[in-house]
Amino acid sequence: MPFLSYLLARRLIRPAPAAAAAAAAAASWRSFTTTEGSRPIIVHKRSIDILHDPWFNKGTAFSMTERDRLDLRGLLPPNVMTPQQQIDRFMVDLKRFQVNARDGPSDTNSLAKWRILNRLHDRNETMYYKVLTDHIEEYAPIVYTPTVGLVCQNYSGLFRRPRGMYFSAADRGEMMSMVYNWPAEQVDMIVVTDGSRILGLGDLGVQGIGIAIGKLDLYVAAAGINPQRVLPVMIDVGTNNEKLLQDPLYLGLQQHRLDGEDYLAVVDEFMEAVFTRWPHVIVQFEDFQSKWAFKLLQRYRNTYRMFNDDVQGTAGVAIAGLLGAVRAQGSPMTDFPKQKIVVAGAGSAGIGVLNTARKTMARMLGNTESAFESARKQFWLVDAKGLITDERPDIDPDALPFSRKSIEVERHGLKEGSSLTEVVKKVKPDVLLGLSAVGGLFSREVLEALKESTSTRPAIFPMSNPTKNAECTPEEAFSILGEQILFASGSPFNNVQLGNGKIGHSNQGNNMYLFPGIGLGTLLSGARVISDGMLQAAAECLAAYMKDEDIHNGIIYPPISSIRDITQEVAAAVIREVVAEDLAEGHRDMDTRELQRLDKEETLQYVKKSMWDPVYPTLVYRSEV
Ligand SMILES: NC(=O)C1=CN([C@@H]2O[C@H](COP(=O)(O)OP(=O)(O)OC[C@H]3O[C@@H](n4cnc5c(N)ncnc54)[C@H](O)[C@@H]3O)[C@@H](O)[C@H]2O)C=CC1
Ligand SMILES: CC(=O)C(=O)O
Ligand SMILES: [Mg+2]
Repeated sequence: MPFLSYLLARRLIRPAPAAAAAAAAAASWRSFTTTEGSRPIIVHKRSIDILHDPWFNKGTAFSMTERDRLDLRGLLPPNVMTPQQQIDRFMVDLKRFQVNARDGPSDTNSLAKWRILNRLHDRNETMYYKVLTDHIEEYAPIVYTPTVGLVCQNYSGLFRRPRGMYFSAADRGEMMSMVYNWPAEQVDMIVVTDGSRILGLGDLGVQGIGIAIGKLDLYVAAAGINPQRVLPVMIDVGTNNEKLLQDPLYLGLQQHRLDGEDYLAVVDEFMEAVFTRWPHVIVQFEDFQSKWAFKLLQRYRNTYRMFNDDVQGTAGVAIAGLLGAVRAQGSPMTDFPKQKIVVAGAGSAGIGVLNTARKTMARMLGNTESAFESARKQFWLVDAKGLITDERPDIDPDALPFSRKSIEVERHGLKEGSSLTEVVKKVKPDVLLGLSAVGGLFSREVLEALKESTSTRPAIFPMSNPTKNAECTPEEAFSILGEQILFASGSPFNNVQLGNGKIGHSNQGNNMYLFPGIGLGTLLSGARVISDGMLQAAAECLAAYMKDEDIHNGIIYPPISSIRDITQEVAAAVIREVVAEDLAEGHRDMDTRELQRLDKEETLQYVKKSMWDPVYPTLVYRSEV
């Protein structure tokens, strides 16, 4: 049986479509038509209730027959619009703010665009995701970094309709029943934060829910997760942000953060509640302060289907970029263990990258204990107090493996606490990576010092978010270091015109390239847990995605416009790893044995056909029995 028919027969593609209708729906991806003629969706509401339900609302695109069927006649303007006309009308409104909009907090336009998109999200999810998916490069910076940071900072003022769930310290003992207040019977993907470290903006308390919403927008747009099955969650254990504690308009618990066992008890209860109601859900931990990020990951990763995006997703994206940098030097990827890497920032992201980079090097060197030890010597870790060595009192246990021995650093003319500039001057690194959340940290002095790099193509990755926290801009990097460098920032920047028609490429090195595929691959394979091997497969897939020609031109990550395609590839790579590691429990009708039978191409087709498309379904009313 051809694979498509096989999937259709097993209802793996969409709610029980006829084959012809499914094919039509697939073809309509670009044109945003309705799926009239395909198997309808049964709804238990009608009239004004349908118009107020963003999951089913089509607004002016309800056909006359549907208006009759759902008691909508007279409740909408009489002119029936095509879905495309709807989008055209919406885009006129959105584009009013197009005039030279710049990212970042000084850009009032980005917030205005977010408001317009958010209002659409609230009234018509299908259309919202159609707009987002078709214009992802343009609007990812609005629903995600950098604008989402501004949104979180101003959340109390922007809050209109609630989205997602809030589990607070005041809900202890109630979560197991509260979780049933969520209207969806099925939830595939949860992104949860406790708001303690939102991007590089610090503790934003309950307002951090904006980041969970933004990440899930990318799950829908990039990974095709059904928006009815995503759930943003805020665990509100208080905030240590004094400004918010004093703010009478603050929406969260006005108390200091719980800590220690009290904190853990809240997060444990939340995990138990969501996995009880939805045993197959995947939980992505997002923007937890480093202090808890590692502990929670270790606590849950062998029991629940969860991962920490900042620790694990970021690491994979950074490794893919670093392997690209090696290729750009004209060397094989196996030369990665020769790279000297200076990392500024010893938090969840910096340490996450270092752990993965070290393991990757060790694997390339034969995966022995001595390979692991020798890989350690390639890294130099600098935090707010300078270079980290074994002389540091009260060293953070997560940073400990990367502290340099004093005897080693003395040989380089360095010492405990040496400044970033001194470290760069003496080490002459191939790579300078910033995960410090300190805007401008890669000052002129630091960049001048990097001129001594022993690499033919030094890599500069100011990965901190949002834009104002980037350690340097591409203009600064290219103007000081010249056209040969490789540049990747966490938030998007424009390319730089270098003169003579040459372009300095600004890559966006952001975990958005990986987390949607990691989540989708985990979902479609029904992996029991999320293993290191799955994360590695995802990173290798991203690294291999780039062609030599692009890499040589300084393009080390794909354009955001192809994120849906990359996500499919990453998800397929993850599924194959899940099967190889015997972690698969299957997904719906695709059981473990069938997953094992799929070859590479069939796995990719399975992923593609399982993704949700923003297309209006036909709605039919039935009263609830
Ligand atoms: N591009 C991406 O995909 C990602 C970017 N990030 C960004 O990374 C940044 C850090 O995140 P976390 O590690 O979770 O934060 P964190 O707050 O746990 O860690 C920040 C680290 O930077 C260090 N630091 C502060 N001032 C410094 C200075 N002057 N010089 C050197 N180091 C300094 C601190 O000592 C700390 O070790 C944030 O801005 C976040 O947005 C995080 C995850 C993914
Ligand atoms: C991108 C991301 O996850 C962060 O900046 O925290
Ligand atoms: Mg994050």
